[in-house]
Amino acid sequence: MTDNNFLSPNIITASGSGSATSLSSTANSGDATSDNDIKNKLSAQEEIALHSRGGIQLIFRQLWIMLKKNFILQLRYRKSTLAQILIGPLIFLLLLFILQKSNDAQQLRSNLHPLTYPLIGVQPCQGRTRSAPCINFMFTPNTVDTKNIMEMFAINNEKRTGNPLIIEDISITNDNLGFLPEKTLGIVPVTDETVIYNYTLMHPNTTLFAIHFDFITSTPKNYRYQIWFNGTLMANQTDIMGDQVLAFQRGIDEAIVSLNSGLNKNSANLATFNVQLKDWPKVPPTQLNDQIVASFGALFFFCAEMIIFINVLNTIVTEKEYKLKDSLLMMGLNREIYWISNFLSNAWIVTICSLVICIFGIAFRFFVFKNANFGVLFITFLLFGLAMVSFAFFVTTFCHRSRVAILIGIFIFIIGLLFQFFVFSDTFLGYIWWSDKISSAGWKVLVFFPFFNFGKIYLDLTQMTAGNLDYFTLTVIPGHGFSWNDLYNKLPDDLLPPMDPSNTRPNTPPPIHSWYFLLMNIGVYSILTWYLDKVIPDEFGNYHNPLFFLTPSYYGIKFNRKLNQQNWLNRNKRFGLNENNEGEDEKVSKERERAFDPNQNLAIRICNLSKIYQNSFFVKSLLDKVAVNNLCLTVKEGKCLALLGQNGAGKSTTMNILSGLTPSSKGDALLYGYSVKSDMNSIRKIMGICPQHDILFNELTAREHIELYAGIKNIPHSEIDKLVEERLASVRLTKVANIPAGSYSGGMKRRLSMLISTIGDPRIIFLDEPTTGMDPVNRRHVWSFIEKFKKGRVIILTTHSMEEADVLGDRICVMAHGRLRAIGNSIHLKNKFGAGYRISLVTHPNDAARLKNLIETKVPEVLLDDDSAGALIYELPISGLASLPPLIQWLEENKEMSQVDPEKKLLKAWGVSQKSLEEAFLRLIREANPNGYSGYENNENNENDENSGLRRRNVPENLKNTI
Ligand SMILES: Nc1ncnc2c1ncn2[C@@H]1O[C@H](COP(=O)(O)OP(=O)(O)OP(=O)(O)O)[C@@H](O)[C@H]1O
Repeated sequence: MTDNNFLSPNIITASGSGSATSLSSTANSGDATSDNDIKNKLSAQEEIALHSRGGIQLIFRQLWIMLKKNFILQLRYRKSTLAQILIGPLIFLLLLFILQKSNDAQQLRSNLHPLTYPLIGVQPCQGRTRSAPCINFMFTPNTVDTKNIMEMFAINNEKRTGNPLIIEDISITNDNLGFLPEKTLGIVPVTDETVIYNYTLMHPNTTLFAIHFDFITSTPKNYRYQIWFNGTLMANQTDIMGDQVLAFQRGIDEAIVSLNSGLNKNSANLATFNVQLKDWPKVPPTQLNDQIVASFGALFFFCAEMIIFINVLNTIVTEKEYKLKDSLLMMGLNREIYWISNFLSNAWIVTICSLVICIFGIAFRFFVFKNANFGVLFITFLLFGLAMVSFAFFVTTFCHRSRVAILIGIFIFIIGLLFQFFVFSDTFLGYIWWSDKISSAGWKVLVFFPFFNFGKIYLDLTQMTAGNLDYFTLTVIPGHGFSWNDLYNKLPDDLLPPMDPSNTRPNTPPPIHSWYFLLMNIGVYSILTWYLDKVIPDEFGNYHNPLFFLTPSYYGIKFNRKLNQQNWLNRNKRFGLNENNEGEDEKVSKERERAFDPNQNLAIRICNLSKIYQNSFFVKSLLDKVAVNNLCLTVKEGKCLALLGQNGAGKSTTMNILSGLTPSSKGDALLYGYSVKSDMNSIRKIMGICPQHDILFNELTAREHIELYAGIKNIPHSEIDKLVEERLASVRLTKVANIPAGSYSGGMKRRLSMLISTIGDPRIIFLDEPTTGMDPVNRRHVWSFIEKFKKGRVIILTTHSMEEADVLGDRICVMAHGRLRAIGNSIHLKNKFGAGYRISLVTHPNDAARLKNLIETKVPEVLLDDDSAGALIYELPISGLASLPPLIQWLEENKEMSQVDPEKKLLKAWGVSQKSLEEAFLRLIREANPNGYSGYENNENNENDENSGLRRRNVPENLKNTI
């Protein structure tokens, strides 16, 4: 088809090269649409076909195509996908590995057999916890001399501090190393130095000081003793660093001096002291459990899963923000399929991430990975990951902007970090799971957080898999390990950390409960997502009734499927009863009548449709915006209705209501017998939409877009290839079919959006400014496509291009301030609201004055608009219409001869055209805005200015061709 085929049939032209169009018939033709046998509902077969498009086959088709789309996007965003499945978990595992190794190295460097060093440090009497009982001092050997010294020490110490200390009756030997004090003990004799070593190794942080006298001679009195103290606790008590050791040593010396106070200072019996200090043995620990991996593993693995969590938040909310989700839903995607496909697409990421963690955990030889059953570990990470994905879905229902979603994600990340850090790290608050630190109500709340449940089972795993050390032989005894059966058993007491004997150990659930809770998290957050996604109003104000699931219609059960048209009409008529329609254009009134006439066969019937954007959700206010006001419109099948109007006139809002994007405030519309208020699901199956702003997946190609939407519309596989080729060729996108849409120019994106709206052979197509940003050649191709495509369908088009409305619109309606101002075909509008006709004449420049004289004498009503180089342009107002036929006859006959060249006729060329639709439009807008603002003159962004006719053209297009 050549570009000439795009010329509008409605533009009345007559030229010297052809015969003049009969003006009387065309000028009065008005709205040319006729009532033929158009149905206002789908036929019975179409109804059956429409509803059989649903069902299980469609569900699987949509699920498959959505999974394919998500997978392609994951492949295209390879960096982010790699970060989620490999780099993230690996980095955190590596970090753990490095930290663990440095911790091991540090432990190895510690004092297996502490060296002696000069006097420093202090340590108060304190057990493992502040309330746990401890032993103040141990001493050895248990002889009369040493007992005397300790007694004297106790007497002096009581005088100084008021704290009584007694020498206990019990004695600790290598045979009763398991002894643990039930109350704080004073001074305990032990058999020898190895008891001090072994006992303190077995029961760290239980004994404050120990003293070993290894050399007491009576003549001369020589005392050599060694003080053992707890360096770790001392280091935690910074302000008293060293004080108590010093005090202890002084107390011992004092006691010795007191006992020897009768001796002559100068005698050879003078006592001498040889004091040495020694730290408690600190390493190796009683349990070999990769301390760092055990304490901080939950935190690090939480971080790895958070990469997926934040990515899910970002992806879903970005799709929402850029209306991609709305676009998919409007094209008929089942909302549940949207969520299921996203869940499954993330499930494989979580699966691989969990496998990577488990495999590399084993490779790094972490105890918890080596000693636990692989399946248990894998399922734990998998369930945690899936629970976090569901949790992310839940969070997305509250966010409309991806920036907000990421901020919320970071906030949850920090909360989760603190949680893992403080709640599950024994370094800080200790093992709350095995203590009474959380009330049962607290537990019930905490189990709703996936990271809490994960932290609990991870701690179980680390406790069970920790290896033990035989500290006499320094060999590792493998831990208990973690098998499937261990999931069901509570942790044995000997694996639990010690606790205050005065408290009873709470009834901690077995590890399997964490799985149950994680499964519960997946279920609860998935259901909440499904529910909230429906009941929380979207950006356009759409939401379901909170009790939607109780209505039979939600389950597709309709007791009275057939809408009673008369009732429906009566109901909607009421909305317009109080309207003042004075001064309304007669055609607009007729249109209203037609909308309410039950005998009219109409494909689209819009009755008193109104939209008010409320400033406040609860109260009416002056700031409420009436975007569409009691609009009544009708469209017949096979016709294209063009909506014109200044910016903000309400065109897009009308489109949005009809396409189900936004709910109407009042009134309703029937599209092929389906109400936009109650049957949007059916409408979506027969509808296509090209929204005002391109809604495209930047990473998908044009071909993939068509395949995606064809899948959603359930077009048979066998037809897809043909459809893709045909449609791409029709909008001239074949060459870029395999290039991602993100790299397209504005016009190319527009063409693709337009094309998408036609997929699935919809009966109704909404085109919101479909050719914005297109070059003239492509625009004409698109027009040609629309023109051909509209057969047997209805097209509603909004545009700012008068030319486009003129070419495509079978009927054109002009809106202002949400109301219909004028309606009819282009000729009717031009006749009624336009400023008349334009007459263009071309002669030799020297004949111009004569021609001017002749014309102005023949038709005195004409007004000269332009006179340059022999080209005369006149305007003929409507009042002079009667003079037009004789004038055209004269022009046709063209008998006058040129004075410059008597061989040739006076007129070289001529043309008569109706003044443009633009002028009619401007007049209507001016009338609608008595204050002077048309909204059009000030429209700096009007991309269609070049076509709008605002610029005065010296010679009309049709005339140019003839010159
Ligand atoms: N979500 C909204 N909240 C509040 N007001 C809105 C909203 N959407 C649109 N409006 C207002 O409703 C009026 C009609 O807007 P609409 O987008 O329908 O105009 P339009 O005719 O399509 O304009 P344009 O030609 O610029 O696309 C405008 O005044 C607009 O500001």
